[in-house]
Amino acid sequence: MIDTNLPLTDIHRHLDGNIRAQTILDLGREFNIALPAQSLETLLPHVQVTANEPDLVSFLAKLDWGVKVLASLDACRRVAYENMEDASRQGLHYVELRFSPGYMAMTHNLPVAGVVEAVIAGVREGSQAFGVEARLIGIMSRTFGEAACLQELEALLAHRDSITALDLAGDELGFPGSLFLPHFNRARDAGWHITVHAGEAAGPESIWQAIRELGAERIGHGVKAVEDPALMAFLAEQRIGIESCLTSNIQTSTVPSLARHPLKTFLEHGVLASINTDDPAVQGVDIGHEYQTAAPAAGLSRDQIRQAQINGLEIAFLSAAEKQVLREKVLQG
Ligand SMILES: O=c1[nH]cnc2c1ncn2[C@@H]1O[C@H](CO)[C@@H](O)[C@H]1O
Ligand SMILES: [Zn+2]
Repeated sequence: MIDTNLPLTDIHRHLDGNIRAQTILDLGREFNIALPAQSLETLLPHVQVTANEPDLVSFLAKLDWGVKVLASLDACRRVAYENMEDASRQGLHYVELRFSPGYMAMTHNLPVAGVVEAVIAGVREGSQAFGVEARLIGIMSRTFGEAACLQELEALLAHRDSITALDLAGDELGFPGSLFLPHFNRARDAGWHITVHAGEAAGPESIWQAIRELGAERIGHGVKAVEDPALMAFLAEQRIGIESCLTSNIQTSTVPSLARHPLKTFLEHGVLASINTDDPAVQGVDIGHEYQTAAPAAGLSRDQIRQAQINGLEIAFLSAAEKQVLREKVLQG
């Protein structure tokens, strides 16, 4: 179902939601951190979703062990590098990796700007080593409030030229986008692109808010847009991209089953929706699974899956010339 003549992209992929279980074990041993289990097999249920979680916040707790073992900046560099190796192994040509430097820094009080620098270095090295193109999206973790998000923003701004966009993730219901207007004003002043997790736990009004007040050009998940016909039309007309993450939406109980996922409806309405993973290691999926298993189960036809693949590059935070280089590179094998 993947068209091998087209670039394969993943533009919604949390670097800190994709820390290998083996690396959690390694780093736990290196830094003498007490883990809930000592073998890969027994650790997996603590760091991977085994059954669907009742809601988004319960799902997000599964990411915590991954960042609890980040006891040094070199550990952050390592997981960033391994993310690029994983992307290459999964056949991706282009990734936009997003990360929350404050969340990564939190457990061991690492310097937040130091985390940003370490992630940039790891992704750059990995991109060169594995030949996968990458851009970085800075996340503010809304779950920790406005002040913590300001700290993340400043750390990201200290490396603004290596960051492509700003995002807001975490507890959407507890921390609405309206709390973060000043943050996004500064991000736009920095010339960054904007994408926002919206319409995942909250309703269509959260998507409207992200677009109108935060300046979102793309929306992470956006599943609740189907409840609002005017919003569906607006997304299509304004070419606001939707970053769909099929398996993630089932595991967070955002959508009851793949058969009822709105991605097919988005595509039928001409919305530029794409297929992405979200937190691959935590979910136990890769991009191939999303295209080959999840997308057909969500009722997408071959043509719709291909359209979603085209959309992924179309809405990527790249210039037209950069997109063309990627297309040609893939065609030339
Ligand atoms: O599916 C998701 N929805 C909302 N927030 C998420 C999701 N996956 C991860 N994070 C959040 O992103 C940051 C780490 O990159 C953390 O704040 C984590 O909770
Ligand atoms: Zn996400």
